[in-house]
Amino acid sequence: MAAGRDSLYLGLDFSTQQLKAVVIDGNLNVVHQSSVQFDSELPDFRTQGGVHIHTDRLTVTSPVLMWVQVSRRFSLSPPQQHGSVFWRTGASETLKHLDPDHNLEQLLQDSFSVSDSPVWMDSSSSKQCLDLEAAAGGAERLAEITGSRGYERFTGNQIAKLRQTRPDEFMDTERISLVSSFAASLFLGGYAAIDYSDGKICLEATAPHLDQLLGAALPSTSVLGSISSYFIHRFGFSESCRVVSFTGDNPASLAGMRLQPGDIAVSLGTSDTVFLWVQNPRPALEGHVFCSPVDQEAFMALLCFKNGSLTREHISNECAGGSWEDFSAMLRETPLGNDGNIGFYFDTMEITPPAVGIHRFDSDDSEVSSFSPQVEVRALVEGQFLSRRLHAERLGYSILPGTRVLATGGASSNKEILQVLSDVFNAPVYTIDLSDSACLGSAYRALHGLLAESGVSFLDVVKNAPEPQQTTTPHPSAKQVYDGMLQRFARLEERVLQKPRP
Ligand SMILES: Nc1ncnc2c1ncn2[C@@H]1O[C@H](COP(=O)(O)OP(=O)(O)O)[C@@H](O)[C@H]1O
Ligand SMILES: O=C(CO)[C@@H](O)[C@H](O)COP(=O)(O)O
Repeated sequence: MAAGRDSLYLGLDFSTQQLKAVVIDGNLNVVHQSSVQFDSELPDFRTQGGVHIHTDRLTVTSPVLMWVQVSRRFSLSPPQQHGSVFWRTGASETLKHLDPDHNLEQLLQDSFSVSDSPVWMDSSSSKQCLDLEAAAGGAERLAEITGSRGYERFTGNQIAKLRQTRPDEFMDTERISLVSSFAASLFLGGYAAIDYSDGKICLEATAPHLDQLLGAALPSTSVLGSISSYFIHRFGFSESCRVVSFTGDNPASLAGMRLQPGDIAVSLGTSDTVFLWVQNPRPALEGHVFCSPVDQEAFMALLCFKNGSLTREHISNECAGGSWEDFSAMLRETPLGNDGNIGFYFDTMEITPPAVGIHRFDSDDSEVSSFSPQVEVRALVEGQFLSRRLHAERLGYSILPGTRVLATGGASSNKEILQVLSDVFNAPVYTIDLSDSACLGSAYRALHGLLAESGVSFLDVVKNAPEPQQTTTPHPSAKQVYDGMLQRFARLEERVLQKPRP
């Protein structure tokens, strides 16, 4: 299928809690949007927030057949990064010969050697992270090679853990996909390559012959092939439909927001992430460097915070009866700087920084056991954004005149939350029409994929897309309040990190 004005481009987001879809036309207009919530719409899988948290509280998985079922419902994507899918020996033959008279979960129910796929929230592979760092010659060296030191949720460490703890299942595995290449495989009717932005892994230190289990990686703009005859006959896809390489949800968001050098993106989804477009990456012990999904010469730097929306939901439930309106009113009614009260809210072991628990400090830096509901709500949101800014600055980011903060994800629909973001960063916040920039970015990438071979750049393809709109302006006193508070926050974070972990 050549790219054209009459063609449609489908982007999917297999995120933690739901699958979302966006369709655009050749003029970049959004013509359709929908979503399926895993917990409420696929109740048989009994997930909470799209996942199963195991009894050790560290292992976090999602049922692979739930993703199969939801793909069928939508009949194409950026999935959450770092989830992995283990295909059982013989599965490629099954994939090639899917009978359109049956549904996908029936056809694929025996095709996975591991039914519970590890996802990005998992933090159970610390041992494997240390082993990989040792094999690479230290954490710094690993970051130089791959863009990141050992992080528990990364697929290489999850594969190593599975190989050590479940050797029979591992031996019965013929191919390992990321959630992204797994979803593309369904549509292709054959194993899809992992795109470069997702594919950096220290192969040898993780498992023997891992290169064969993963397959060769391809540039993110690659057209992987034609849609399988199963989707043509069962769901009416056109025979000319092509599948473009799938990527992670954050790289796809970078595409959807048309992030430019100098911008900083803050995604407020299940996880909170902060990411930047970088030309000359300097991998560090904190954060990650990935290949850019839209420009083979560029990179994206990313920080991931596990306690994002779910922690905001928890405090909203406790302090505002679960009402975002009341939560927002509390933010409106409390002063910038929260009269010096600062809080750290880590319901589960945080990724950035590695700390857990709730820690509250008054204006004298004395630890206190509670705040009033209003103070608690502001302490949570200010604390989250001070942390996003502190760690982004440590990654080398600096707020300059002209800086745009581009916000996306479910909580970016909340103006009061965005006002705090704008104040803490002392920069205007911009949003796009859709809070799901990952889906939109995938649809843009689908369009670009069909043109990339002729040398057209991504930014050229999307130049006529609607511009992000300014949503909030920082308060005139924001700089004075938050520059000082950021230094206190950094000192208090150090104190939290020194505490013994439960
Ligand atoms: N008005 C709101 N204010 C604050 N948070 C919100 C609001 N609406 C939705 N959210 C949050 O958005 C989150 C979902 O964001 P989303 O980007 O769709 O996540 P994901 O892509 O990871 O599934 C929910 O967990 C919810 O807490
Ligand atoms: O692990 C990361 C990024 O490295 C997470 O950002 C996941 O990619 C989950 O995405 P959401 O479901 O929160 O959008």
